Amino acid sequence: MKVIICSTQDEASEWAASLLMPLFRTPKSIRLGLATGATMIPVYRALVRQLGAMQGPMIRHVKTFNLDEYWPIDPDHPGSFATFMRQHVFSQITPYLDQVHFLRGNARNPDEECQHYEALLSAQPLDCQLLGLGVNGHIGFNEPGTSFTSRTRKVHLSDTTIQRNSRQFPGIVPQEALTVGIANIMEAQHIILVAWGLEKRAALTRAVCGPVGEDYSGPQKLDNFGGRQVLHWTYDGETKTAFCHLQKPSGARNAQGRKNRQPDCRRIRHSSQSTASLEAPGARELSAVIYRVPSAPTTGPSPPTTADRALCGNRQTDHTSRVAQKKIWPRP
Ligand SMILES: N[C@@H]1[C@@H](O)[C@H](O)[C@@H](COP(=O)(O)O)O[C@@H]1O
Repeated sequence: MKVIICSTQDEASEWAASLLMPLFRTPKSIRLGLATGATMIPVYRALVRQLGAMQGPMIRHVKTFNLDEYWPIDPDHPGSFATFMRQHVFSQITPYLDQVHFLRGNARNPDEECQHYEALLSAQPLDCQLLGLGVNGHIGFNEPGTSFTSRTRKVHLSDTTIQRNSRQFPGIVPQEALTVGIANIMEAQHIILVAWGLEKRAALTRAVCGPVGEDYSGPQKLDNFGGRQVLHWTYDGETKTAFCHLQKPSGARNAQGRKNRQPDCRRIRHSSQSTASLEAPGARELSAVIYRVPSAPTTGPSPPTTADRALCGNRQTDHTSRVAQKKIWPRP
């Protein structure tokens, strides 16, 4: 994993968008997983801006697959993720996209809808999955307690998620949703996670420092599949900004046994950044390049690497105590 820090949400959004751009530049057909949530608004704004005048020719080969949707909900409901995507992305680029796929929140038979979506996803792995992060560490709508092997299905939302998402939802938040599973997410060749805000600090810290476990559906699970991965991470304690990018190693094999391609992402400049603790209230930058070698799937936490220790302190203990004894690195 690699960890990078940005000073502002806008900067993090520009990074996320710039990491997606190589996918748009490749001539071959691309399958892109998309996310929703307030975090994604500036990311999509940056993406549309970076695509700019070139967007027509550049995105004609891109198929998109959204992660999740409330259920039941009409796609035209102002709180639906379908509406979110239309407002923030598709109204500006859809005419050029190859195909747009959603889990339909108004499906009469949610199980059939999930099977249908699963078949679409299973046909070929996603080239990239864009992810936000729930305050309780959820990705997609995979709440804490979700199995690592979970696939597309209907789920009950946790009280935390319902309460948090009610801020952006006009009316009463549905208590159920359709979501792709952790296993679907992990089959993507590249994963880009974007998160910020003090309320997500614990989830972010655990994502980097572990431990791995199904009690927490956050992105630390991403270490648990497909071999070594790379994470670019950003966090800023003052502006409450964080951002990370994961990609599978070029040698890893995907669920279909095919070898992953050489990662094709922009290199991040590490040397210009100082190292700081995720938990440091005044931390401005975090530049530790974190490479984590995963333990076997669904087993306990992987042993800390040197970079983990730099980030999380020296003792390998449980999450709480590791967070409690964070070190703070002053800026140079
Ligand atoms: N299902 C989505 C998640 O995919 C998203 O990551 C999360 C974060 O939302 P926000 O960016 O608003 O914090 O919101 C919802 O719960």
